Amino acid sequence: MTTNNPKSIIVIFGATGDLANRKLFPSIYRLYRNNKITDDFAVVGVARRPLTNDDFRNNVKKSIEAFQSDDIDHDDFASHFYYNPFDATDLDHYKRLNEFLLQLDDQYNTEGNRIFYLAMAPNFFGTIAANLKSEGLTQTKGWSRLVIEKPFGHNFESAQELNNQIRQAFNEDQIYRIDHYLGKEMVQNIEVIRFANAMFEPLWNNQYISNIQITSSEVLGVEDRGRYYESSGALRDMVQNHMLQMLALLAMEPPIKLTPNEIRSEKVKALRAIRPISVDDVDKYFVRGQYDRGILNGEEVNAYRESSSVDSNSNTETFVAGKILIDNFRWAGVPFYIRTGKRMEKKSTEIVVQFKDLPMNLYYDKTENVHPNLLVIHIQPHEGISLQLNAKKGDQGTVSKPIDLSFNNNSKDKMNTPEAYEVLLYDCMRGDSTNFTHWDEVALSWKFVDVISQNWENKSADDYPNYESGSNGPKKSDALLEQDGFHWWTVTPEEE
Ligand SMILES: NC(=O)C1=CN([C@@H]2O[C@H](COP(=O)(O)OP(=O)(O)OC[C@H]3O[C@@H](n4cnc5c(N)ncnc54)[C@H](OP(=O)(O)O)[C@@H]3O)[C@@H](O)[C@H]2O)C=CC1
Ligand SMILES: O=C1O[C@H](COP(=O)(O)O)[C@@H](O)[C@H](O)[C@H]1O
Repeated sequence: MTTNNPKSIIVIFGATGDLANRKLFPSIYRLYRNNKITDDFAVVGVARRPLTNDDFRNNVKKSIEAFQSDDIDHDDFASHFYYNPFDATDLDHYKRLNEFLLQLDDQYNTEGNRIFYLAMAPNFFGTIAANLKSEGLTQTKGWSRLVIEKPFGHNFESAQELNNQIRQAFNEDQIYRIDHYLGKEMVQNIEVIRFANAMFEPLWNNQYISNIQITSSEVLGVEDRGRYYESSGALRDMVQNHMLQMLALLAMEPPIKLTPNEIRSEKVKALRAIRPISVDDVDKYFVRGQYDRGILNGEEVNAYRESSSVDSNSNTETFVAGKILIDNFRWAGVPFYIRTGKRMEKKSTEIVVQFKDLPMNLYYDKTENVHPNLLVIHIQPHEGISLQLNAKKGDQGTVSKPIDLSFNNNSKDKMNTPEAYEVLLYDCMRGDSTNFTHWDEVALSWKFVDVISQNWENKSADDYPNYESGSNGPKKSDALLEQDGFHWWTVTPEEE
């Protein structure tokens, strides 16, 4: 059951870290400023550094000011924040924290409701969950929920081990596994576009769609995250979670109701229908890449292997492209192509649905290309939808030209599109787990991805680095589609 005026204490483990400062504090602030949370909330930050409440509140204010330009005095908001010096491995600290939370419950009328947000290194997730239970922090008179950041494991086996640990302390319906793509406005719109439009749903199948392309490209390189990225690579960092989640939303059947369980169950069915590939066949379906030096915004930039904490012979992929087949009635024969990479030409996440050509096209001569109908869902930075249709070309009545019908979601007021973390935190406070990943989804995604990593980890990538910074990835990625008679679409919406 969800409620619109949630009351709770949010305990942030790792409150002095990057995620808390860059994403969580500004998101909580926006919920407050937009009256989604009012006065019945408190935030308790915990980490090892010896800060006072005042130090912590100053950090919170700085973080808001860095990411939010308004002239409001932030003292009232910051007064809801408290800091506890805390070592996640010390049981006495949990006891002390529990007593403090009980005091705050009375002070803020939070009715014993608690969110434990684990914004710490993943190796702490299991320990913290177990300690929260053993020290009584989960036995409150209200509800308690655990928010877990990615990565959720390193492969299926470790994810399962972590899940078992967490499940000893929390039930599945108390666990909120974050995939921040599920908080993005246009990712949430995929379902609405599909299931609220009579003109799309009847065509959404292998009779009318020839292929679907999901691209998430970044301009940024690995920056200072080399240590983490070396053990992850683009496959674990982006494909196992964000890319497969978008694919599941595009491929799933309509849920019978808009409840978390019904939606998740349809996503799980779609993921289960993905055709497994064998370790030996990986090269037929997936290509990997690693960025080289290049020119970005007029400046020369380093290769991945030159980044700090990265091995100078690193085998880690910074780019992945793949072809995924879904073996069910709706999708048999329709390839879903996915592509994600760092240091690419532009920052863009978009989904292109390419419709099949008509059996006969009257309106082109032999020198013109056929222009298929395309539905493009622009996830970011542009948010919107565009539809490529064919229309009459000037005075040449026998030739058609592509025209574009576009809807820009963020053209009027960019600032009003809520940040993914803001949306997800609010959902969690209201007990709505629709846009969090269920264990079954995580498990299926890992099983699919593990086969690919087994192949890649067992042989070195002799062609690395194989794409220039600022390019669209390695040539092999184009070849993957060319062998099926397709090519990657790059559809940049009109400037807003
Ligand atoms: N940063 C990002 O943009 C993203 C991060 N994530 C995930 O979020 C999590 C946090 O990432 P990030 O904020 O970047 O990490 P940071 O390294 O910046 O922060 C880690 C935090 O953990 C605290 N900490 C470390 N050891 C202990 C301990 N023994 N007891 C208590 N606190 C401890 C640190 O504070 P102190 O040293 O004071 O103890 C610090 O506050 C990770 O799981 C990451 O994968 C996911 C997506 C994006
Ligand atoms: O989860 C992650 O996502 C970001 C990309 O997120 P976006 O919202 O900017 O598209 C990626 O840079 C990072 O490596 C990965 O961990």
